[in-house]
Amino acid sequence: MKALHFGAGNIGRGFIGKLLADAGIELTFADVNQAVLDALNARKEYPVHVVGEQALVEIVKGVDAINSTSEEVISKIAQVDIVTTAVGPQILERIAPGIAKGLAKRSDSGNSRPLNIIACENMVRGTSQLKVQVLNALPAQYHDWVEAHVGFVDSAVDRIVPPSESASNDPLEVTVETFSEWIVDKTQFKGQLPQIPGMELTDNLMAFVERKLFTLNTGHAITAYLGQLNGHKTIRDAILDGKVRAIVKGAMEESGAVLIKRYGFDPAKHAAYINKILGRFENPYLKDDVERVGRQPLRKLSAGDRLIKPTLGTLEYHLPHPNLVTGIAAAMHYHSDQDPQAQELAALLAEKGPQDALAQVSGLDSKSEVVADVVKAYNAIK
Ligand SMILES: NC(=O)c1ccc[n+]([C@@H]2O[C@H](COP(=O)([O-])OP(=O)(O)OC[C@H]3O[C@@H](n4cnc5c(N)ncnc54)[C@H](O)[C@@H]3O)[C@@H](O)[C@H]2O)c1
Ligand SMILES: O=P(O)(O)OC[C@@H](O)[C@@H](O)[C@H](O)[C@H](O)CO
Repeated sequence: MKALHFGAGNIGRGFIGKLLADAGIELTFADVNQAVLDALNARKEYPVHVVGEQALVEIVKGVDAINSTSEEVISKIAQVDIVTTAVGPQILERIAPGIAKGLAKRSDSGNSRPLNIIACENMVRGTSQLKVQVLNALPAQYHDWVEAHVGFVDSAVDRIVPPSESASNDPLEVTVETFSEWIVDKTQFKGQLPQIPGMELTDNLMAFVERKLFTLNTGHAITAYLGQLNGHKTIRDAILDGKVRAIVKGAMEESGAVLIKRYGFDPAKHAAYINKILGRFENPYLKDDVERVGRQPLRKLSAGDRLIKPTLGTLEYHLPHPNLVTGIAAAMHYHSDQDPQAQELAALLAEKGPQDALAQVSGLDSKSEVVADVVKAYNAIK
């Protein structure tokens, strides 16, 4: 079996690529970072530091790499059995045209073996969104063939992988937590279901996607935003601050109440899930900066993402949301010199004020009570 994985970054090398290679799949990474591409091709292997009570180094072997913008991507897609991505939600539309060309070549060359494509991004049904972008870039004459031969499989992916603090400046070294979870929608595969240790199959993906994104990522983002406001540099320092922790936990519980109503989760098990996540944020073996976790605040404040979607759920079920409101207000204060979205958000707030800026970014009604509550919290933080 052969695989092409877009994005040899933290989660690409530290989780998805590792699982594929460990399963004996012939793996090629596609990326745009020349230093990483050169190192992968020179060494064909890289170290993964799994940190926890007992640290260990696992070597991922037998991999190579190609430039994601090269013609080689097209030939690879014509041949491989599985394509995965971990590039970031905003990059999917950039790789879609290359995938479309590869599918056309695959069809033209008569390769009718099933191909499955799995986006492993922090998005609700990211692969389905990629499918729309691929079909938009693909001439209509290929669409029926794609429907018959290509599975677009949605997934939920969970492992905290900050940039490595390599003492050796190794561009390939990656440091990961012990925990990992990759859940895929088994109803969307074409051909036989692949057996990849560490990849779990479900026919109830939405519950798992929302549980992960609207618990871990909701809490993580609020930890980052409140952490920065309280002068903390890392997620661990932020979550060990009692004031921050109480709001983060409260927000995860508010979001959890929505998930329990929507998916019928067991409340005691969900409370344990939240506590386990708080423990993961505290991990003393990882150095995860609030700037990584808070990155791209416009994406995180958008309608379907980790702050607004759970809040909309509380409105739907008439549930309380004061901690989510504080978290949204904290996100609006996020600043970073390195992050274009943070600059854009600051400029929008300066131009329009918090009420209209929030409405524009989140899709919430500018006259709604929840927007008024967030503006009040935003001004109080000021
Ligand atoms: N790091 C985590 O803890 C974690 C956990 C779960 C999910 N995710 C998700 O995984 C995705 C990637 O996150 P990450 O933390 O690994 O980011 P990252 O920045 O470490 O990795 C992204 C990689 O994509 C590459 N890239 C950029 N443009 C590309 C292109 N056009 N073609 C191919 N590669 C390209 C970058 O060079 C980089 O190597 C995001 O959607 C993120 O939400 C991350
Ligand atoms: O990758 P983002 O920017 O969507 O979110 C930042 C972190 O919350 C995220 O990368 C987590 O570390 C990850 O989702 C853990 O599974």
